[in-house]
Amino acid sequence: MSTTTTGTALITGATAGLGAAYAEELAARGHDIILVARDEARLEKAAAGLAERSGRKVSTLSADLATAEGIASVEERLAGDASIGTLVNNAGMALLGPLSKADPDRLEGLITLNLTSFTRIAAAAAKAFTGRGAGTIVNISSALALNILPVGAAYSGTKAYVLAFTQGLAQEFADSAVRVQVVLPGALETALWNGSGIELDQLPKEMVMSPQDAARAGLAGLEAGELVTIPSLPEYGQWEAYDQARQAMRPNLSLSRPAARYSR
Ligand SMILES: NC(=O)C1=CN([C@@H]2O[C@H](COP(=O)(O)OP(=O)(O)OC[C@H]3O[C@@H](n4cnc5c(N)ncnc54)[C@H](OP(=O)(O)O)[C@@H]3O)[C@@H](O)[C@H]2O)C=CC1
Ligand SMILES: N[C@@H](C=O)C(=O)O
Repeated sequence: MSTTTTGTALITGATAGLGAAYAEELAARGHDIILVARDEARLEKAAAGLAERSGRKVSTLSADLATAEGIASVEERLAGDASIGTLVNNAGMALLGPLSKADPDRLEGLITLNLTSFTRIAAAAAKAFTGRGAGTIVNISSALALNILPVGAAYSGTKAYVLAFTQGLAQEFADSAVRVQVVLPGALETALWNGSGIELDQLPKEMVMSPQDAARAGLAGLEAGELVTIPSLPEYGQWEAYDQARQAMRPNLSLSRPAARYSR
């Protein structure tokens, strides 16, 4: 059974790290590929190599997703290219360290790429796939959406947004042929850590997964029908218990009277 709908897969942040691993895996599964990143030379080199290895049609879209123009170019491609049936909404950055010491402009850049760009591209895919009657949206969150650290408040916030956003999107598309998935990788061996505030070599090697393994796990979770895929988590029941506890609170999260503990 195909892991995703047939057609072309558009992957953001696709010339290195997790995005490049997804491109390799999806091409190997028979998808044509659109690689999105900023550096045109690296895009062309990545596309030529992937096309050679996979025999698939691989095209490129140079776009800085931290800019309105870059985001718009991906929105337009999703709207205009009916061959696109899969989006891997992957591009993101990390900024780790105390908020009190954070550079406000870098914080804004984190929000723009991890939230604004992510959301607009997901919305463009949602609209396009609804119009086409099918599609698959894979949103990349992080284990740090759940593992909240004192040095990752803003980053974890952006990734917790991606998790909740996708859980909401799944409800919107519950009775449709548009499938959504959110993937929460743990630490990956990629360049994202460079200048993030924590260097990769500060982490125990047993904590760090290859982006290739993470992409393969993500697609296996998609094929298994998981809405939430956590590549490292040995027992999926732990996630299920956590989310069931979350859902058990729902009837009592909005009542006309404050809880007794808050009433004088
Ligand atoms: N690395 C990790 O430990 C983990 C990462 N994640 C998440 O996985 C996703 C991918 O991370 P990872 O692979 O590590 O990241 P990388 O930094 O390794 O990804 C780099 C890729 O993204 C592209 N890119 C970077 N900035 C932009 C931009 N502004 N516009 C367009 N493309 C851009 C780069 O190309 P170019 O420079 O040419 O633009 C390149 O293709 C992110 O959302 C991240 O939060 C989740 C958990 C763990
Ligand atoms: N991107 C990594 C940390 O910065 C992660 O999500 O674990």
